[in-house]
Amino acid sequence: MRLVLASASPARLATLRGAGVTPAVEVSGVDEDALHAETVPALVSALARAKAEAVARRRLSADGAVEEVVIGCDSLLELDGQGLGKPVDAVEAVRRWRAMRGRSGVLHTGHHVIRLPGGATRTAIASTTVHFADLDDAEIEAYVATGEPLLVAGAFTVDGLGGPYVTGIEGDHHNVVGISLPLLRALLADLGVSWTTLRDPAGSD
Ligand SMILES: Nc1nc2c(ncn2[C@H]2C[C@H](O)[C@@H](COP(=O)(O)OP(=O)(O)OP(=O)(O)O)O2)c(=O)[nH]1
Repeated sequence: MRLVLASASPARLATLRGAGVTPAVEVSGVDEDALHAETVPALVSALARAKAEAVARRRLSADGAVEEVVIGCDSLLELDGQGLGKPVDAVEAVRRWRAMRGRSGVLHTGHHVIRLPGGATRTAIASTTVHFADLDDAEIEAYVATGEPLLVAGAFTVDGLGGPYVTGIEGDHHNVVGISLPLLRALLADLGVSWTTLRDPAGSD
């Protein structure tokens, strides 16, 4: 059984490969600004579904007979009731860090899985509380100047240059990076797909 990652995220791909699964990658092309929802969890769920469905539709029309599972994800940091994706520019990244330093937010990642060719789906959200260090203005400016905060939801990474600025988390680490492996395993099992059948053959690079 093949896994198809409906995402351009290098972090999601690296997380899956680190767990021994090399998915096919097909970027959804979904316009994330086109979707709205009442709550942050509802929004990440809707966006994950839109990404997975866009790719599943293309895969079915290209070769409807292939047995594969499509996974779409979307991550947002919830802070003060707002869903924060990637900052639009350095000014916004600095403003965000000045608001979140010394505080906590919740990183929600929506997961939507579609089993082809039948189209059976499962969807779920994983949420991880993230505690941020109390950076001073100079540290914020220096971190934003690396450019990393502009590339990631919430303007921080837990596993990259932002590592020193995350003092702790409650919940799944990989969920913060962009895809929850235990949740994905459970969703796949619910669709009758065993995680071990997705793993790369022993000895593959
Ligand atoms: N390495 C790393 N990446 C993170 C972290 N937090 C968020 N990200 C990345 C993962 C995703 O690439 C991105 C979240 O944005 P999206 O969910 O919209 O995904 P993205 O636009 O990257 O790709 P996609 O829309 O799925 O094609 O931020 C982190 O702690 N570490």
